Amino acid sequence: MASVSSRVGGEFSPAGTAPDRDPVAPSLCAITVPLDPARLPGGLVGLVETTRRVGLPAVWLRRGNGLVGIGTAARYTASGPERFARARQWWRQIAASARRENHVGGPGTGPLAFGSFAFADDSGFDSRLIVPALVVGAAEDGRCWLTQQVVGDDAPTAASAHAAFAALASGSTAPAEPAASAGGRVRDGSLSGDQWMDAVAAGVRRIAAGELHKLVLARDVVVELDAPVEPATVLTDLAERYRDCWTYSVEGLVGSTPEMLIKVEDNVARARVLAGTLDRATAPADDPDYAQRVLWGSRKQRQEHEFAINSLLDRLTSYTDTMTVSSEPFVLELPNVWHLASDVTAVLNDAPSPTGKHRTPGALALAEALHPTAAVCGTPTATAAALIGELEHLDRGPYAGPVGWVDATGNGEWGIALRGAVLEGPTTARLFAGCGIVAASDPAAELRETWAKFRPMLQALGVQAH
Ligand SMILES: C=C(O[C@H]1C=CC=C(C(=O)O)[C@@H]1O)C(=O)O
Repeated sequence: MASVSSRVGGEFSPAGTAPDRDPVAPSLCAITVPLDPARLPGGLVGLVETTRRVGLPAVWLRRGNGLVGIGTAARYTASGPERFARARQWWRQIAASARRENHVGGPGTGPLAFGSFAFADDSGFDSRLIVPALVVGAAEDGRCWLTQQVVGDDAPTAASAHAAFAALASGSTAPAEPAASAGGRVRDGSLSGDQWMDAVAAGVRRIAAGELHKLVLARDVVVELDAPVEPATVLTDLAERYRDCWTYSVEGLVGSTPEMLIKVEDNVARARVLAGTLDRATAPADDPDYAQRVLWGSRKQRQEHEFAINSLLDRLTSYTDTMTVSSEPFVLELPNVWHLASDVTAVLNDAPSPTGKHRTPGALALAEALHPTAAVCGTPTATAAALIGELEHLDRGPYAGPVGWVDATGNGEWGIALRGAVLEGPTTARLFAGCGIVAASDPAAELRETWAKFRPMLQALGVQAH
């Protein structure tokens, strides 16, 4: 099976050759066939556990459904302000020229790429699209499928797709080793806790001075593990514990995000906007109204949320005439925190494409248009982005950027890469968390909030939570 890779800087080229021209997409053949759900006895989460024998899978899972990608048929990387446009161009070429046989149909079937994009235009992180050699999918309605993707002239067949799956799944009956809590230490990342609180205090002063309304400041911590990390175990832990979140994995970026930047299914787009947080660890056990009163009832938290939802609605509005959003946020309960949340649904308008045909914008185009919202950047966007660069002393890399998948019809899901880590080495993981800062923010409370947001990854890594 041919495999192709690309180089840094936005150029696609066969592995080992220098990029010197616009991206040229490889010719892809893809076959999608139904998969009997009985052949996935542990569901997709069980399959992820199986992949520990074959390396890090690409993962997008929620409530047991989603997509798992194994191996790499092709990949593309890009950096800088054009990273989204170049990746879209590459994928558009692949999608247009792919030879495909699709015996299932629907979102997530046919040619498919997973991806992860840098938060900032000047990040050193390479944004990427990964076309897995094998994709296993499961939908809410119980349908399961396999897609085999091959670069070159040897078109895959139903038999070769099933053989690839059988080879992968043959380890699934082996008893899973208990998820060892490796243990390890947490050390400061770019800033110490005190330095980060100083940055928050500086942000509050700039807000008070009228420079901006809201700013999201993030920090990183580094976990040094006592034994090599087992990504499959980390991912299954997250997928089982954070079932209402989207558990993701793309080439060493792993996590479980509660925030959906944009999901496109045919001509309907959906988003889940979050901002406003309350730690559950310190909540009184005998006070059922606590979250409603302390989070929903807080002027500061409601203001933080309002900036985030408005930033999304302002940008989404040019793609739709029909948008639905509840007038008030609701309280979303996760195992570690409560959030203020708003769900948005928009029927997408047709837009003229470069070929003159009208079609609705695809998931990746919308992710580009909406990123970054005020849930991860601030208001106004450009002022907040500049201040983040000045105060954070951190390359966010893929943290708070879009992570997800896109298919050849433009359907896809792009979450915001929160509550995650970059696995930097066998025993090293870098975790990121940020907080919305408004005029009434208190640096010490925001620092505590980052620990609540680190908790899912710390637990999954088997490290004592703060
Ligand atoms: C920036 C993060 O969370 C965002 C999403 C939900 C709530 C947030 C908050 O309350 O500050 C943040 O806007 C993060 O988890 O790193």
